[in-house]
Amino acid sequence: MGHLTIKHVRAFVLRGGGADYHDQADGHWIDDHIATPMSKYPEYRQSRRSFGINVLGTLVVEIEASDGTVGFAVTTGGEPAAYIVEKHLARFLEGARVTDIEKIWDQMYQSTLYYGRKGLVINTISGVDLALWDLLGKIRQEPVHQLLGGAVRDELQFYATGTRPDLAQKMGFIGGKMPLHHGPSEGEEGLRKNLEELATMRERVGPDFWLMLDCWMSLDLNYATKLAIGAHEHGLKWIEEALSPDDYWGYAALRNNVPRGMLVTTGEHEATRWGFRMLLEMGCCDIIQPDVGWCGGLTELVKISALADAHNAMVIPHGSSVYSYHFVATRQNSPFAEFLMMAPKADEVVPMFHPQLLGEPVPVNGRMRLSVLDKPGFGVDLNPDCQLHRPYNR
Ligand SMILES: C[C@H](O)[C@H](O)CC(=O)C(=O)O
Ligand SMILES: [Mg+2]
Repeated sequence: MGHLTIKHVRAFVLRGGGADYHDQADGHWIDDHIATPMSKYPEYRQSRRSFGINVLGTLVVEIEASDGTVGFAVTTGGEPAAYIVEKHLARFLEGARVTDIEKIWDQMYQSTLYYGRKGLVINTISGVDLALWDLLGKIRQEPVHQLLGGAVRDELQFYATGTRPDLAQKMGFIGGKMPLHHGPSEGEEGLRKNLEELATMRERVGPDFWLMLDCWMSLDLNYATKLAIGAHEHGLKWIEEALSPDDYWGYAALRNNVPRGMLVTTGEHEATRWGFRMLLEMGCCDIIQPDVGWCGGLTELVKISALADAHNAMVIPHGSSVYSYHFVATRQNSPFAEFLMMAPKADEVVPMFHPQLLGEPVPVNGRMRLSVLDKPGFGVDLNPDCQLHRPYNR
């Protein structure tokens, strides 16, 4: 196996949900007046698609080994990411050994430093890295969680993200995270509506069910502090991504300001061990939420997680379906996972990356047995019904 090399790397683009989960049709809860950094512009307040949240689409990376085995992964990044894979990164893979994951990561990261470091380029590197892990698992006929050192639990537990924590509770999830609907530009009235929504949900779910608010980078420190203080009486467990991901100082201040017992979480738009080092060393949050498809891939997430462990911080990855399930199963400091409710009304469980993957497992009663992950690689296939487009066929 050590002699197997990488023969071909191919990058495709896909539209319509899946890894680019904001790319949904009209009427979906995920695009219904959610507070964002763009909410200060009234014309971009109602819909995130109006300001282009879904312009990129999904990137599919396929890596073929010299024995014909194919590993693949999906993430966001679409056509510009496909360009980076085909025109820049492929050179570090083709001809390399399939086991050269660490070296390939370093070459991808160092060679793109002058235009990369975060965002799209790291999404792209993450997609390639995940495809490499999938390939290795398929060649060795082992699930990725075993390649990572083995699972530390037999079952994963999930909280659900969506507008209906009350339904998520009935479906067996351990908590519900709601999107914040009104940002600072909607003033005191918006703040009151945010708190009323939380209060209504608290009444529906009773005192013990976890409720969280996802603020998607939309607030300033003062508003976030007022929201946290007002939400405390409704038992808010955590306030998520309240500020810009660049505002490490603001997060450190917010963590001081929130009522005792309330957690501050962030990190889904942070990348690499260096970005997370800032969050951890500056005391920005209690839980970090890297997205394995965006933070640098699995190779990087392992490092980020070790760093978090040494800072007594939990790692609860953002979304990312099977790519995070295999990881969460292997870490003591990842005691539960997120499940994004992708049904338009958040009223039923559908696979997070639907319709792009075949065999994508979902939680049942808010839980997932490890045995459903016991398939080679990440255990999923590309859905042949999805129309792949290869814009930069070399
Ligand atoms: C609901 C949030 O606005 C976003 O779409 C997803 C997210 O940030 C999360 O799952 O966390
Ligand atoms: Mg979030």
